Amino acid sequence: MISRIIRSPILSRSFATHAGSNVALPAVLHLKTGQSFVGRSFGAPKSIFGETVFSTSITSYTESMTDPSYRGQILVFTTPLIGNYGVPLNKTPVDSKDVGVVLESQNIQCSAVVVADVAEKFSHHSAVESIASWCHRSGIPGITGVDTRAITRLLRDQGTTLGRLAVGADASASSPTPGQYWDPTTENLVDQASTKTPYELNPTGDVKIAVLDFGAKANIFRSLVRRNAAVTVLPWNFDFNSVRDQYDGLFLSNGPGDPAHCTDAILKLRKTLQEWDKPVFGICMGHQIIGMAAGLDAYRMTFGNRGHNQPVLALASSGSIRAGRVYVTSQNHQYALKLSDPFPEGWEPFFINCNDSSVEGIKSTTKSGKKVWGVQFHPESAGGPLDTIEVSYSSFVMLTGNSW
Ligand SMILES: NC(=O)CC[C@H](N)C(=O)O
Repeated sequence: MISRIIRSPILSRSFATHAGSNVALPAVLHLKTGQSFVGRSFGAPKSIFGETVFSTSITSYTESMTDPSYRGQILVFTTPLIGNYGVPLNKTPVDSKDVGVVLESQNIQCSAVVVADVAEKFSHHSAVESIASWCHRSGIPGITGVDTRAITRLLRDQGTTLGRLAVGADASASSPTPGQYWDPTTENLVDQASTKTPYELNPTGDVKIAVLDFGAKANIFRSLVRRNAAVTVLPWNFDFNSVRDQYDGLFLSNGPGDPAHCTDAILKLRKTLQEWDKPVFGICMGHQIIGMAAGLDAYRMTFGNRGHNQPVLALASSGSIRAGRVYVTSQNHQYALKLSDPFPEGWEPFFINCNDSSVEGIKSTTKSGKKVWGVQFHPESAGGPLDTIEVSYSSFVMLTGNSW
């Protein structure tokens, strides 16, 4: 395959991007479709394969990078300047009411980051280190000095594309052959991201919620604990039906990769939905699992929706959510539920994306007497706008029965 080498004018600037080093190593981002972008390395001096995706978020690089749904992905930020507010200490003091981290999980979850201009200096009252030093000690490579607009236009036109970030000596080697690219979606990434053993948060809370952990973001736990839920976190394929009598509600979390790997959870949830009448709520992967258990199919979108400015239209009113209102939402997904006509009996579409008409939410119809909701977006944000606070409020109140 003939590869196109693309150089950015930003490359002419030179500064130290490796912790403890004054020399920025060369780096090249190769796409399986044949294009190569030449830049400089920061973070860990190592080469990796992954699925190249872009996010349009302007802030919250720390939250995005620790979101387990980015596992296996090379994350391209469309915002040019990344790193200017540094990275906070990612620990909260341990007591039963906190979830242990300030960010969305303990470690960086994406495989690599791609930025136009990584910030050499950072400034924020809670920052303890630079993005370059964080990536370096976390073993995550980054590339800077590349034209992220050009990369994003390619990803938008040709769709999410497999990639390789080649660093140091690897940067001068020729681009990989198509067969050499690793496709993370062939693996069950949920099984890698999920907890292996059950654990509890806020055990003295007044409403008992079980969480099936597909790779949950910490802000979901915070949202539940803040409403004084006693949260039991279970592995993604845990047999919830054997313990369901102990709980007041079930939550299904976000998670990485293709929902088709989660058939085990889908079949178990189908039984739960048939036999149990307590509230069930799911976000992102959790929403896809609920939809598939209800009989909908999921498909792979061309380039997915990642960013904090995705407009969704409410099609039904429920709680404080009003049909006809548009909410600006935080999103990170590649798959979506197919809009079928008719919708499976007992279900209705809840939200729809204003840009691409993809299904953004489903709910059980009140006729069935059950309260089951799934939303494709992240109402709990982190990162993202608080515009969805109303949706977040109604969704978590639906599940827990508790307000703030
Ligand atoms: N954030 C998520 O839960 C994403 C769900 C799924 N991995 C997708 O890409 O569509």
